[in-house]
Amino acid sequence: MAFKWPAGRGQTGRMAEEGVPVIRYEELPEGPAVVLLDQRRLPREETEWVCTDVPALVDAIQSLAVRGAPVLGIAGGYGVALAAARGDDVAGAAEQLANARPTAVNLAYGARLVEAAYREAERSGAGAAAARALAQARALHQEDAEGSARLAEYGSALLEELVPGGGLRILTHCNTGRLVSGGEGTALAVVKAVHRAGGLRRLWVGETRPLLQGARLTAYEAAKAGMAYSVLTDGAAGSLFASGEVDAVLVGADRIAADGSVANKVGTYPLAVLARHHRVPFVVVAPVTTVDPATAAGCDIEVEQRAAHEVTEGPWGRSGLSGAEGEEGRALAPVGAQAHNPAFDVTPSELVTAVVTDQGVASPVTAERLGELCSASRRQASGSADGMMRS
Ligand SMILES: CSC[C@H](O)[C@@H](O)C(=O)COP(=O)(O)O
Repeated sequence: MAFKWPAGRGQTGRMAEEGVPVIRYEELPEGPAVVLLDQRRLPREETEWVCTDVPALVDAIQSLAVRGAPVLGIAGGYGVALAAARGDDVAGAAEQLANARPTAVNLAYGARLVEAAYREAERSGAGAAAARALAQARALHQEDAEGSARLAEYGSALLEELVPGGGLRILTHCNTGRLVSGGEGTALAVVKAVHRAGGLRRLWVGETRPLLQGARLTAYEAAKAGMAYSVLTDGAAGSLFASGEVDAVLVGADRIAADGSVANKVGTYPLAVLARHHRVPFVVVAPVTTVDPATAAGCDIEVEQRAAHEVTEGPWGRSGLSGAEGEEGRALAPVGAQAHNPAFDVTPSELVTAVVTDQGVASPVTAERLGELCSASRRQASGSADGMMRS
């Protein structure tokens, strides 16, 4: 079951100061729940969507109430913890969550990580296993926040090297800020760090057709952060590069294959081609958990195909991104028009200047360097798992 309530209900004082949390796990009087800041309604309305079981959370993931690779991992983890707390079939829940959307590797990563924690503790009883699952999900949430801070640090230092002198005009695509993260985000966390240091002249925000994650969500975050920003139609990027008004492109990633190919929101690949043509750095910022050593090459990445009506009716159509109850879809194309609606595209590593991860930077982007960063992360994870076992 899922229901809507006003943002911030039941928040502690600390949470209230930091703004509405993007995702939280709550023990409500009615039982456990995963509570989401409903991204379908932003920026018109800040409300929360309360999911009290896994089918409701899967629906929230598929309809983009919660979206963006790192926070999908956190949602997958909390979803498994929710199933465990309810006494539901944990393996079935992990399977449903892991497969709710195919491209962002973090979703399956988070669900499987928490499922494994549950399994390890199962011999101590269902209650202890559920508690262990929740502790693992909370640890993943916290680690993502810490990783986000490192992304901001490494990314802003890299930009100083690539484009010295400040006064940057940065182009970004989709949304990669606090809405996708336990912390300040991925690429947008870097932009925020540059802005705080006084180095941002303008953030160019690609609107991101068809669901407008740029125009709705990145603009919402940029406005809250007090940045100078402009939203542009995706098709306007070419002339912006041609007039010399872009100093760097910063984007996130949904999955990075072992060969360094980057799957990200559809429209990213054309920006990489433009950046190469105009000799502008093209930088991908993502936690190392987005690098998937099990996916060898870009052609092996499954790209999610979404419903035609998102294109033919626009974001306020049947896709559910409605700011008002009962708002009808508005047809943009003739009734019956077919649509091609891949949610992501894949950029080959040779077009990527650098991949910034929370474990360090890959530049040039090679399979060897990405492998090193993944190993560093595995060493860190086994250290913190030992800590969790001891505590
Ligand atoms: C940092 S989240 C991953 C991406 O960078 C983001 O741009 C993206 O493609 C998200 O896609 P979405 O379909 O909104 O979940």
